[in-house]
Amino acid sequence: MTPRKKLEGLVAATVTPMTPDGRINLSVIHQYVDYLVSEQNVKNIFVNGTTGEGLSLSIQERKQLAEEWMCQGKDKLDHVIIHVGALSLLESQELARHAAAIGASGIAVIAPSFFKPTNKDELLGFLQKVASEAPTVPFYYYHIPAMTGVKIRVEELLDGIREQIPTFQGVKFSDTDLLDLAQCINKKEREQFVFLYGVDEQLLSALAIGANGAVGSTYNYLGRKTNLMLQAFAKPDLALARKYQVQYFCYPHREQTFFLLYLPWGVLCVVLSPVPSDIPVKVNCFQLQPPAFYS
Ligand SMILES: CC(=O)N[C@H](C=O)[C@@H](O)[C@H](O)[C@H](O)CO
Ligand SMILES: CC(=O)C(=O)O
Repeated sequence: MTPRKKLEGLVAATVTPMTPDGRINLSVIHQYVDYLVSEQNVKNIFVNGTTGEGLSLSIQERKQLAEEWMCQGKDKLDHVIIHVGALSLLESQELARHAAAIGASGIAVIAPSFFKPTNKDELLGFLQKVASEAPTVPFYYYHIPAMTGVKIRVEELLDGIREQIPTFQGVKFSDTDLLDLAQCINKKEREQFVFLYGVDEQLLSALAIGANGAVGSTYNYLGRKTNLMLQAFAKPDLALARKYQVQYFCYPHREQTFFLLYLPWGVLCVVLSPVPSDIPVKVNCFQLQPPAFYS
């Protein structure tokens, strides 16, 4: 792994492979890594986040998964970002220390979502207490207000953030408020920070205002095609880039996400197969085949 390479481009938010009896299935992670690298041309991953259902896993499970992804990603992946957010500050800190100990290339934290921070300073206080437990690991704030209910604008949060969190590296921005994102990117510190967009269906719009890349569930199976969109955008061939973005309008991602979140034993397959009756078998076999729709 080459952790100091700047994080940009696509990051796959990995699903958590499970066995049919509801245990984490570490044994298939090596296949999963190889699949991402060779089939999707994606060399960065975001582990234990929304797609990976990190908040529904135990601390022990999250640590085991982080270790396995790190181990299998060694020499194959560029960046392994571990999401360490939790409702309990102590648990989040423990996960941050663990991620540092296993050599993660970054950690990310969502806002606590039951007893919510009500203003910027409360949120920053929580993030700072987690980040300081991993003082050499790049830190990302994971903004996903639709899930957390914490709507504090990121632009406001960024003011003076480096003073409080010296490891602050950037934001995983999973919201449709592109004005907030644009204002973040236009801050004077923008060169130092990385903005990774997290609403896959409108990544092209985020690229247009300066996002550095993207973290998302769909890059597990649309990585290769979305890389073509990034290339078309860079050229620039906007007509072609739009063609690639449109593929995202043709499939009910939001329904998929619903399944992803609420069927803990079927996560992987719901992403990869639109046929719910196939779920248990496919999870078992860990068939990383995109649905025909995308091929
Ligand atoms: C709520 C959710 O899971 N958001 C993901 C990232 O944050 C996205 O990658 C979506 O899964 C994707 O945009 C499909 O709707
Ligand atoms: C999409 C993303 O980053 C997540 O699943 O956490």
